Amino acid sequence: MSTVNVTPFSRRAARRLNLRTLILSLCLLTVLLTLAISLYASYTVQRQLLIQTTLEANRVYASKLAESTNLFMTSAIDRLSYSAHRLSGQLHNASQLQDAVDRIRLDSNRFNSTIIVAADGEILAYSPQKVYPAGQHVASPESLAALRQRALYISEPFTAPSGRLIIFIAQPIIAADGQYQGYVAGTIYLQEHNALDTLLGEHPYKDGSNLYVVDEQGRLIYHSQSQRVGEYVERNPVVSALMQGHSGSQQVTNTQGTSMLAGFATVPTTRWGIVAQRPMASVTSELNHLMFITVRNALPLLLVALLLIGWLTRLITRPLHQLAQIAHHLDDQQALHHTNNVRDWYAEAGQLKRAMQAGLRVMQHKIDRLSQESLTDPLTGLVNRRGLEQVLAQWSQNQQRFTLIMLDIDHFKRVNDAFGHDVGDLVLCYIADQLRQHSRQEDICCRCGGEEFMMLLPDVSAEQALAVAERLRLQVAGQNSPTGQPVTLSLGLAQFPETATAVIPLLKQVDLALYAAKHAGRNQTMVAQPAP
Ligand SMILES: Nc1nc2c(ncn2[C@@H]2O[C@H](COP(=O)(O)OP(=O)(O)OP(=O)(O)O)[C@@H](O)[C@H]2O)c(=O)[nH]1
Repeated sequence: MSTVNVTPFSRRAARRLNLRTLILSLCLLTVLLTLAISLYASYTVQRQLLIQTTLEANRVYASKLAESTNLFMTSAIDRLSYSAHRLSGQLHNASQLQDAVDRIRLDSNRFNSTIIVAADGEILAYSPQKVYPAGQHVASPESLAALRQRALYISEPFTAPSGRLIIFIAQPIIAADGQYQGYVAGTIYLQEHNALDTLLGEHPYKDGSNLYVVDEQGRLIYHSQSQRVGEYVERNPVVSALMQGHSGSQQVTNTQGTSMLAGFATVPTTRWGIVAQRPMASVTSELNHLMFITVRNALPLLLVALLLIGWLTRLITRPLHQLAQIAHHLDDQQALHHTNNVRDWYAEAGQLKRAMQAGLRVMQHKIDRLSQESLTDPLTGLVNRRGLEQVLAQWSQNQQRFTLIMLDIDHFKRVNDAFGHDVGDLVLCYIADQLRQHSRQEDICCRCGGEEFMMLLPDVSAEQALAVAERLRLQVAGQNSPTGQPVTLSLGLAQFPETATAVIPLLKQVDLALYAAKHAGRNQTMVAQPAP
């Protein structure tokens, strides 16, 4: 006999992940990976786009400011030129000169101060008004250079005697006869509020973006952080490009070590360079914020998607899970019935279900047959002793009323001896047929062993049962058996629960009744006495 060791397999199976967990994990992994890849791709593209856009915006902005600055410088030069023309031949009238410098300074608001200097360097007028000792002469190298040049002169930034860092623009005053009479000049105080502030100070960004202007030498002449004015930044790659006369945009690490997205352009009149720039970090932080918002907005949808995946996974795995549960308990009598509750809504589940049902039916059929065989007497086809015991146990447990008839062929040994064992077998089969003919559908006919038989008649009175027994006895006694002669039967009859309330005493009492029938001469029926 073979046994099936189920336990180790079950333990191994229990240790494995189930299909639902696997599919869920797979879907979760797929969703998260897809999200991560999309976010990464989107981040990379957006970053590049943002960098390009910022570079281009700064380039355009720097060009615009260079144009504006150029215009400003051109008009400042023109204004000085116009004044120089008006002052030609008028340098003797001190109050008129004072009026002129005041007007140039206040009208245009381009200069922080204005000055008229004679050809020998004497200061003739100064605005804002200041009393100079008579005969005071200019002494700075830039002023002397302007006198020497006798033409338009734009200084580099320099520290004036007043201690201020200034730029100085001078136009020559030429008399009608062509004689050089001096110059009229305007100055811009680079480290104080000046016209460049008004022109350049309104940078549109509030995110660390800034703006600066360098001269030809790479020196800051304007910076949104005014304390840096005067600093040399020629090492900055953008400034180097400007000093070579280039315009454009590029990502650059400035002299402070900060990564910047810079646009730059030159001012033609002065050859100054203007740089508009935005820190790379502000672009990244803006992008990070954008990504955060994207993820935050995607989260509810992601949650809905995951719930949907969970629901679908449950729907897909449910039939397989149910079939697996049934497969765990194939020995359950209801296993086949349980498979009917499996909702095989897709093809593979349906195939599995039908395959399992077919297997279960074959198995059930085999079990039924084996069970039937184990409870059946092979010679007569009647229920055997084991089957009888099961029925008796069941009926007594259910308190089923019944009559038990025990019968035995008289002198059967003689039949065997006289006609042989085979004929004896035929006689046994013949008696079995007689039992069948005298029983109802609900009666149980049994061969207990040898030539001994029993009949169980449910729900019959003692009189009815006795009538059945007697009819049987008389029928058998009145016709030829396979031996060619009649055989006779001795019968005992007992009732449950009247004769005995338990199976063993009941069998004992009916056996005693049969023995009494034999003892009384055979071919008769005896009713058992109630158990003591
Ligand atoms: N042919 C055949 N004989 C069987 C079978 N089982 C038992 N027997 C025979 O049945 C006979 C029973 O004999 P006994 O127990 O002495 O009883 P009996 O001869 O019927 O006598 P009483 O019962 O006292 O009337 C024996 O000869 C057994 O060999 C069987 O399956 N086939």
